[in-house]
Amino acid sequence: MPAAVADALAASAPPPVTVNILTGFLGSGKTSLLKRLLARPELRDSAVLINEFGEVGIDHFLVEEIDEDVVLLKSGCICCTIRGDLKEALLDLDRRRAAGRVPAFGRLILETTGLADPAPIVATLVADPALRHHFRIGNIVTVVDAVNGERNLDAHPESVRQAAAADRLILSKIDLADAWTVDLVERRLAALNPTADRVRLDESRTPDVSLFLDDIHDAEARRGEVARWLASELGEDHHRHGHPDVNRHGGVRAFLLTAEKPLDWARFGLWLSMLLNRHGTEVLRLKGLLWIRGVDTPVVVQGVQHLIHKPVHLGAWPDGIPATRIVVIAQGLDPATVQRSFTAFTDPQARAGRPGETLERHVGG
Ligand SMILES: Nc1nc2c(ncn2[C@@H]2O[C@H](COP(=O)(O)OP(=O)(O)OP(=O)(O)O)[C@@H](O)[C@H]2O)c(=O)[nH]1
Repeated sequence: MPAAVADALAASAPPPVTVNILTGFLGSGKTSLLKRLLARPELRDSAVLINEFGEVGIDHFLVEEIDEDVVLLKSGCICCTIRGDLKEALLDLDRRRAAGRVPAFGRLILETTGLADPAPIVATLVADPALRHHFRIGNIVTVVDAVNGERNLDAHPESVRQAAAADRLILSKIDLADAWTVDLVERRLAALNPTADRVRLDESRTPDVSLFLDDIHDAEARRGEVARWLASELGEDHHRHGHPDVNRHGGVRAFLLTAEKPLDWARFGLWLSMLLNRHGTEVLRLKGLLWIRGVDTPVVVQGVQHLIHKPVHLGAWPDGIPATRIVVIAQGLDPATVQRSFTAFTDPQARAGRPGETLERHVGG
């Protein structure tokens, strides 16, 4: 196809639909939140895809307002057993939209089962060429129940993965828990995912639609978001309250990697691919700003487990100071070892040696 024709087709193609993943452990309050949010005019152009675990789904009856746009994926969990079905359901919905058989929608809210790990869902959406053409990932919103949250985080690794992957953490049922319990769960969440926005909700509060709309992938919103990550809650706030190690949750830790000199893009890419190759399952979340040699403005890098999103450029340094700062949430990785390997790789003067050897020595095989 001639380039001019391809360009014209691309220009006339509808913009990709933003997909928000709404996740959270069983019974945490996902459907209740969704139902209230969908009543808001700002989310009127949203379609909903609900994945329920088990043969008989009922959640779609609970969000009856948006009837024909609700698609139910049942009998399995999209993160493990029915990822192919997810792709088909999304493409089918998109075909129906293009044919005018469902009202036009610009956003799709995907409610997972309570046992889902969001990372493979994100990976499917980003890695599949057909899906990538029609859809883009928006905020991942995770609901954590204030009453059972602590217990779920302790007992269910899915719950930890859901919280770690979140851009927004919603603490639900605060009307049912005492203040001490709510504080405790919130501190655990802050330790687990210090950069996610946290919001407290009960049944009487109207949720803020910006949970979905202020999308960290949108250029204007991104700068503020990154500034927030860097106003790092990695420690200070909570140390003042005397909590022993706020960035630790069992084997899960949040830590900051830093570099004060510009990085070589290729070396950084190599380091990151090797880290994820070896430890992709342990790295639950990664996000940060990179100072790349030859580039004046910051590059934002974001990842969920094995998956790294396409890097994006910011117009300016949020605090005016060029430096690389990456927040990592990882399970079973020693922060000091990861920082050493990062420095050895990204600062060639810091250490000589073959990259493979260096990573193996520092990050562990
Ligand atoms: N009191 C109170 N109850 C809530 C709140 N949020 C949810 N609930 C109740 O908790 C129960 C479970 O809520 P759902 O919204 O169905 O939870 P879910 O996460 O969609 O559940 P699954 O799809 O089974 O994983 C329902 O009875 C809700 O009414 C809240 O903030 N306060």
